[in-house]
Amino acid sequence: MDAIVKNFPALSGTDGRPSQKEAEDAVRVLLRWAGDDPEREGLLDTPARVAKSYKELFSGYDLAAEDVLGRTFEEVGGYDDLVLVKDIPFFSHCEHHMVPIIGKAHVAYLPDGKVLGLSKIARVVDIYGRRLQTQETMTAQIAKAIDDTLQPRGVAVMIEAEHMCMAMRGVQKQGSTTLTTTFTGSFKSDPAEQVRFMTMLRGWK
Ligand SMILES: Nc1nc2c(ncn2[C@@H]2O[C@H](COP(=O)(O)OP(=O)(O)OP(=O)(O)O)[C@@H](O)[C@H]2O)c(=O)[nH]1
Ligand SMILES: [Zn+2]
Repeated sequence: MDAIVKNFPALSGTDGRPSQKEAEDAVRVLLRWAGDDPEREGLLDTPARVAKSYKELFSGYDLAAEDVLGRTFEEVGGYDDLVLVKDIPFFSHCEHHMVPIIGKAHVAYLPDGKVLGLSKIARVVDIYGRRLQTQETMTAQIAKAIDDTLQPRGVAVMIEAEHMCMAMRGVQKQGSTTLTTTFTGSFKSDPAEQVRFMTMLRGWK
């Protein structure tokens, strides 16, 4: 760590992050890069606000999915069939352009003696969403975290999202949706389980 701080003086925070002042200075540079004047009245507090909002938008870096998923329940009356939490809304930011990805995650698993608190699944989506992401990485990370900690018979994750980097800039295609899936265990090996996941997801609205 010391070596990193020495080689990269901007990384002067105790955990290797820049200080608040360095973050605010960086925002002032970007404001000038955008063509505005960081010293005009309306922008004076903006660097502090942006630094603060980054703490919230990227709070996933300070959280571990394993901590959230640690609490499981075994008394579920012998229930061992598919559990699906669908339409979990999330906001993320693409790692290429740092602009929003807006979407919904659908997460299912086949329990093997243990179930998760339902809110924990949504919390895991937020932990990975509140980082710089590609949609593929985020999909795989959610599936892996649940697979590793709960060790269920299988996990299925589908994410559908709109990428603002494709809508607001570049190719400028508003309204297109990207779908990604990750399947593990029985969902991966048994096409019938994938069909059941899709049917539960799309079958009843
Ligand atoms: N696979 C994948 N690509 C993404 C994701 N988010 C953004 N991208 C793409 O990342 C690519 C970056 O392409 P580059 O050619 O390096 O960058 P660029 O010149 O800004 O590309 P354009 O967006 O086409 O203007 C673009 O095609 C984006 O659409 C994602 O979650 N997954
Ligand atoms: Zn992008």
